[in-house]
Amino acid sequence: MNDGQSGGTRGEPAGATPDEGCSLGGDPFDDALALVNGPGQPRVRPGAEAATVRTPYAARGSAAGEGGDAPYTAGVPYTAGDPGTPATRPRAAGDPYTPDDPFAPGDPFASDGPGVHGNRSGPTGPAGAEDAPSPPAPGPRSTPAAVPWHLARDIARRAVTEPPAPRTSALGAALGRTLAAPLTALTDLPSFDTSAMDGWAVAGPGPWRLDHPADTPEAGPPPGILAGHAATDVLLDGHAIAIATGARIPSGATAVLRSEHGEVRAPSGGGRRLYAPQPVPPGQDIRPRGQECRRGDQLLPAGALVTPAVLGLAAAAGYDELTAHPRPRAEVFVLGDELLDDGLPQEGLIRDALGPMLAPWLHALGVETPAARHLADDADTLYAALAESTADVVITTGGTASGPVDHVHPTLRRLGAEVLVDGVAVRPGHPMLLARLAPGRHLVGLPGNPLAAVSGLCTLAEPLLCALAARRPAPPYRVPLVAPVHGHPHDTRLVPVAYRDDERYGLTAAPLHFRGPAMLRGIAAADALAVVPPGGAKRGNGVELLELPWSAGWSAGWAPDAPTDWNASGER
Ligand SMILES: Nc1nc2c(c(=O)[nH]1)N[C@H]1C(S)=C(S)[C@@H](COP(=O)(O)OP(=O)(O)OC[C@H]3O[C@@H](n4cnc5c(N)ncnc54)[C@H](O)[C@@H]3O)O[C@H]1N2
Ligand code: MOO
Repeated sequence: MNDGQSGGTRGEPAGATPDEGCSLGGDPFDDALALVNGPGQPRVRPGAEAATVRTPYAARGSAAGEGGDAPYTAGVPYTAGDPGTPATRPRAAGDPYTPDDPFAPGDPFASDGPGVHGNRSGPTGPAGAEDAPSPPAPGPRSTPAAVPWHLARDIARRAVTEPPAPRTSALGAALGRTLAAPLTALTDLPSFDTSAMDGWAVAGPGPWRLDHPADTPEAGPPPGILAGHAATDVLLDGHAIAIATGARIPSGATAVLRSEHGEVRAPSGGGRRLYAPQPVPPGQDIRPRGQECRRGDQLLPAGALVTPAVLGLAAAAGYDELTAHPRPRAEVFVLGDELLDDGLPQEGLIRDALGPMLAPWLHALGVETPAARHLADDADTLYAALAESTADVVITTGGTASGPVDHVHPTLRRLGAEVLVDGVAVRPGHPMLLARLAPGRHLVGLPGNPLAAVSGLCTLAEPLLCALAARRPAPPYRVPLVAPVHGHPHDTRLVPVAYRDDERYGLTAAPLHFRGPAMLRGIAAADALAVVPPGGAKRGNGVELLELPWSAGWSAGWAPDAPTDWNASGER
């Protein structure tokens, strides 16, 4: 593997590589932002005065710029017009591709032959492990043209021509999957006229003579009609009967009078009478049968994500099972002999940050995956692992560059894989790649630098897995930045941001520090990744956001070994 010391800033002009995160000139954001970014330890650049480390806003100027992006000056409004930037895809300046045009030049899925980034002439499946060709040597190779970021996502999404066939499962097992057919009501909802309140079902105008349900004793407080009870006798005009919320309305009833609005009196002539302070309009507090839906109505279209609310609706509408697309199955291979699974980094060895991160990240995306496997930096080991895997998607980390032990490209050639994306015009993460190992089986190669790996996960793996799950892509949305972000001259930049609720501007995104390719500190505090177009974004510009799968509190709901009995787990 390469030594990774450079932090992936090759090819950027001086002064445009600010994102290693340690802003030496002072915190460029306000105090709220400092909270999400962490106060940190005052850092002193060699030769700098300690007193210059934290610069008050008023005194900030070029000092903060040393850390990279221009400072956010508290109290200075940004252009309120910019946040309204229409929610359209930003296009790279000079981007020759129209992502929506399936026959755009360079599109590896175009019908008229190989695209500039693809290799359609190669065989489509891996050779068997037995007749494995010998490993080509890793090392420097010619650099292919990087695919524009939005096009790379489109290619990944469209690499899946058909999601795996749907399966029928018990309701709960469908959580996080995608409906394969519309959810159609199996019953009217409600399926009978229902009382919306505790009180009395009344027939006609009051006052009313109070009845007892046929099956209750005369003595004691009348329980009335309870939820779940069978139909009772017809309620005659001028009569009322106690009723509970959710109980079936007796035929003849015209309304429900809430318990707090009625008064029961026992006149001397015997019996009990119910009085209302004002007239009760017909239909009051009755939920009529079919109010929400009629049997056969479409409640949700095919392709809807099965959320907890969908499970509830399906159960209410009479379903015991759902037919949904299976969760994609992924396998993660972490490459690198320098990686430790535990303990402190030592003697040039570092902790594996990607194994612990990727499996739960994939779970949050609704993907089934076992714990990541750490493979030695050895071409044959990688070849065997890829040839034997049956996962829909194999994700490798590291080994994408052209260092002496970067085996991913040579192994893909040896497997006869079809490379669909070989490098993306995005920072960090530009050496990421996507290949088709066999029909319906893909490989996403994530670069080894940890934030570059996150970038590859969000750029290539997420759209691919989303398409495999037959899930519709989330519509892009934009939020204004509270501070400017330098752009790369040609490439898109993905920048960790935290949401802020700005009193004046509503929801805004605050760029976080510590966003260098080898750093996870920024993304660990982030709600989303901002998609900063080539050339950068100014304060107040609306930028497209890629939300992290847990930032809305939603995880697609699959976790291996989740304890089902908390008492037994001994952790509570
Ligand atoms: N000559 C060139 N060298 C490099 C280029 C380039 O364009 N030309 N690009 C750089 C960029 S950008 C990146 S990103 C990396 C990608 O390299 P690899 O995918 O081959 O990854 P490695 O060399 O294996 O590792 C890079 C770096 O990341 C550390 N690493 C790897 N795996 C993990 C892990 N699981 N947990 C924590 N850290 C990990 C590794 O130790 C290295 O420091 O290539 C550049 N080089
Ligand atoms: O910077 Mo590399 O971008 O770490 O892909």
